[in-house]
Amino acid sequence: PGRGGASTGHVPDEIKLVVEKHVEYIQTLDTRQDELEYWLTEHLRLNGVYWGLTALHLLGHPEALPRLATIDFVLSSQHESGGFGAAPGHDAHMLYTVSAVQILGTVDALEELDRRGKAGREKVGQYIADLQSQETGSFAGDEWGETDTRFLYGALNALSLLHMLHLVDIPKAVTYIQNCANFDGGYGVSPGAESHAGQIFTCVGALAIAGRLDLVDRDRLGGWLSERQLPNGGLSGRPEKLEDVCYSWWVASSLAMIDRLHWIDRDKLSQFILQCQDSEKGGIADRPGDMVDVFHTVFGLAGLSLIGFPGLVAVDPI
Ligand SMILES: COc1ccc(S(=O)(=O)N2Cc3cc(C#N)ccc3N(Cc3cncn3C)C[C@H]2Cc2ccccc2)cc1
Ligand SMILES: [Zn+2]
Repeated sequence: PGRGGASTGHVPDEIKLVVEKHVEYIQTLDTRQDELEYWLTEHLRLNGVYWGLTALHLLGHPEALPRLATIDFVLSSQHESGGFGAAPGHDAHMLYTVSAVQILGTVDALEELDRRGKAGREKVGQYIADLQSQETGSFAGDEWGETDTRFLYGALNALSLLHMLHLVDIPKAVTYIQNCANFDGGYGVSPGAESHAGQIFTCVGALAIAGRLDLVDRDRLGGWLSERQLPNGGLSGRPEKLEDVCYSWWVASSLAMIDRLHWIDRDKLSQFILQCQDSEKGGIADRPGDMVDVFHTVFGLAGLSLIGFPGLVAVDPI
C-alpha cells in the first residue's frame, strides 16, 4: 500500500522509535517509590517486572535491569507451595507464577529455583499442574477456582518453558479450547462467550504449544482478526471497540501464529503505535496522547517487532 499522499508524493515525516527514551522509562519505573502509583500497582509487580524486562530485551538492552536484584525479587515472591505472588507477602496465583517462570527463563536462571528457591522447578511445575480442573481440562488461577483461558495459556506457556508439559492433560485442555470456539472463527473466555482478541491469543497460543493448530479455521479466524484494523491503522479487541496499542500484540501475534499476518496493513499499524509513544519521556500509551504505562510499552514494542520494525529483536508470537 502507498505511504499516503500519493498524489502530491508527500510522505508524512516518519516518526522515529525513541529507543533510548524507552530504555530510560523502563529503568526509572522501579525508582518511582515516591509516587502513589508505584504502591497502587504492587498487586501486579511481578507482571510489571516481566513486562519491563521483555521490553528491554526487545529494545536490545537486556543488561539495563540489574540481573541479580531481579532474580532476588522473583525468588522473594515465591511460596513453599511452589507458586508465586505478585510481590513478597502476596498470595500465590497462576498469573504471577507464569511471570516468574518467564522472567527466570529470560535471564537463563531457572536453575536458581533448585539452588535457592523456597521450592524447586519440579514443585513449581506441580503447583501449576494441580490447578488443572479434572472435569473441564481448563485451569484455575488459584485455590478459589476462577477459570479463564488466560490461566490455561499461561500454564502451558510456563510448563513448556519448564519442559514439564507431561504433568498435565493436554488433550483435555484442547477439548476445553474447542468448546470456547465461536462460529465467527474466534474464541471467548468460556464456552458461549463472545470472541475477543485477548482470548483468541490465549486459545491460539495454547493450541500452538499443544501442537494442535490444525483445529483452527485459519481463513475464518484470519478474517475476523483482520477486521480489527481501523482506518487509523490501530487494532481493536472486538467489533465496534476503539483501537488500543495492546491489541497490536493480541491480534497480530494470533495472525502470525496462523500465517495470516499479511492480512493487515503493517505500515499503518506501525505508524499508529509510534504515534502512541511519548517521545520526550519514553514509554507507549494505549492511544495517542494518553498516559504511557509499562504494559502498553511492551505490547507496542512486541507488535512492532512482530511486523518486522527495524532495530527491534525478533519476538516469538507464541
Ligand atoms: C490502569 O488500570 C488497570 C486495569 C487493569 C490492570 S490488570 O488487570 O493488571 N491488566 C494488565 C494492565 C496493566 C497495565 C499497566 N501498567 C495497564 C492496563 C492493564 N490492563 C487494562 C487495559 C489494557 N488495555 C486496556 N485496558 C483497560 C489489562 C489488564 C488485564 C490483563 C492482564 C495481563 C495480560 C493481559 C490483560 C492494570 C491496570
Ligand atoms: Zn490496552
